[in-house]
Amino acid sequence: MSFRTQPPAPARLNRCQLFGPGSRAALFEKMAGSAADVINLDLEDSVAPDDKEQARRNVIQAVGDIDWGTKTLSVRINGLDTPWWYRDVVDLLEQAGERLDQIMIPKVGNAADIYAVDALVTAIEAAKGRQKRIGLEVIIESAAGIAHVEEIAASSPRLQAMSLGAADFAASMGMATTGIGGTQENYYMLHEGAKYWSDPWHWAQTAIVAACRTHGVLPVDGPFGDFSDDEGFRAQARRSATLGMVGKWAIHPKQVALANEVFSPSEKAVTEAREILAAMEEAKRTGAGATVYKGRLVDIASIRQAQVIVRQAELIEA
Ligand SMILES: CC(=O)SCCNC(=O)CCNC(=O)[C@H](O)C(C)(C)COP(=O)(O)OP(=O)(O)OC[C@H]1O[C@@H](n2cnc3c(N)ncnc32)[C@H](O)[C@@H]1OP(=O)(O)O
Ligand SMILES: O=CC(=O)O
Ligand SMILES: [Mg+2]
Repeated sequence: MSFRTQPPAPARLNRCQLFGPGSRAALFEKMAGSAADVINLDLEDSVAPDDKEQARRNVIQAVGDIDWGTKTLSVRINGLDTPWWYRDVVDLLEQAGERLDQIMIPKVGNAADIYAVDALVTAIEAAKGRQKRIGLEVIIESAAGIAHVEEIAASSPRLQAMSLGAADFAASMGMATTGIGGTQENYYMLHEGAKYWSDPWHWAQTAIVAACRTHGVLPVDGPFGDFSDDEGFRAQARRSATLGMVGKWAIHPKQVALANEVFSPSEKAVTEAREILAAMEEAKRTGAGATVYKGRLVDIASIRQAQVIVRQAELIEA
């Protein structure tokens, strides 16, 4: 490890973030009753311009009126290039109850975007005497966002989570697709006449994971648009989990169970991780730094790998 040690990310579950348009208040109770760890009430792209003000009022009322249980409650505000975002922040912070946990900022392009929202949030919290410090989460979904991903991850102590937004990201990058996440038909290698599909989201995901892990932020995979394709969702989510992401968005309630399934370590994985920790304890007693577990090398790095899985299992058990 470098002299500068890696800060831990927030110790809370973030396996699934369920989204719903702020203009569809009838969905809020259903969202609260879901098994998602995080709820994102949306004021941005799922809300038509004419509905923005009513959606904001709906969301402010719902923060206080609905029993959100132990979920992390987040509201996605409008982008900083719109006329709506400042009023979203002001009205939310002045009028919504203390139950609100986070504000999600879409389409961030650099650290100054977070600075602007942070400054506004900080002033309103002080003016209104709000007791709970609001967290921030961001979406990386533009060329500028991915180009400045590290400064964004480092931008504010309020920052809790960072998601990849595949839809806007594809648009901003000029990618030739209208699909939201998942396999892209034309992104393949050809070998001896056979096609091998590759993953166009991989490089952006790894950039996000590295920036997040450097600065103690939760890396999250964003939406998978085809909610009739469960196996496609699972495949995308499994790749994200393998790369170090902690969860994925659900844009339909049927995706919640899929995300929870993929981002909860299996019983087998937890048992193995605990056995590796036990094997390394035994090795330590005999003065060894490395030993053999099920025919393969485990050493002190394996302790850190196993702890990732055990810590996640403990969060779920708590
Ligand atoms: C690219 C991005 O920015 S993604 C993030 C922003 N997008 C969003 O927030 C979109 C969120 N999702 C939705 O708005 C909706 O799920 C849609 C439009 C995709 C589909 O809506 P519907 O046509 O109503 O879905 P469907 O008929 O399959 O719904 C089945 C049930 O789930 C409910 N439901 C639908 N969406 C949600 C939701 N997001 N949360 C909770 N419940 C929901 C419906 O009310 C319905 O309930 P019922 O069985 O009691 O009648
Ligand atoms: O906001 C999400 C996206 O994919 O765009
Ligand atoms: Mg978007």
